[in-house]
Amino acid sequence: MRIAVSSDLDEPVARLLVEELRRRGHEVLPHGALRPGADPQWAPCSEQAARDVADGRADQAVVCCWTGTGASIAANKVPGVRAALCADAYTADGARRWNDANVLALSLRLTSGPLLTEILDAWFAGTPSEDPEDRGNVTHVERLDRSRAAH
Ligand SMILES: O=C(CO)[C@H](O)[C@H](O)COP(=O)(O)O
Repeated sequence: MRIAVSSDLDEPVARLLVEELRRRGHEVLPHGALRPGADPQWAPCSEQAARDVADGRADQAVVCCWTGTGASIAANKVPGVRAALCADAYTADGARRWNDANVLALSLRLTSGPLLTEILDAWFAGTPSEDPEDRGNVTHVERLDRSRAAH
């Protein structure tokens, strides 16, 4: 898959994330501190990674900042993006399964190397639920996107 990755900080775990995604065979589109010369602020670099997904340049994105909160907030402002801040594998699995999340947000502070591997394993193994209630919730979120765009 093509995965957009952003981080405002050049932290070891952000570099490990890029390495790990490439090791798994993904093409990485880097943003922020991961791309020399790019804007490293958390709001613009998270937006750029999210727009890669919304505009079809990437299949999914992983957005990172120290807490993960700013990155997830900025990414979720891009219509079509469902970003989920995940601190463990269970949450990552649920985000794919129940939320059909297409952007994974990570805290650079909380995510150790082993935890990163567990979260990525769960994220990439997870598939969106076909249960009508779950689909209904995702459809509702998509409607929220459209109503926001109309105002
Ligand atoms: O977590 C974050 C935003 O949600 C940022 O990574 C954090 O604000 C960066 O701070 P600084 O530039 O002072 O290191």
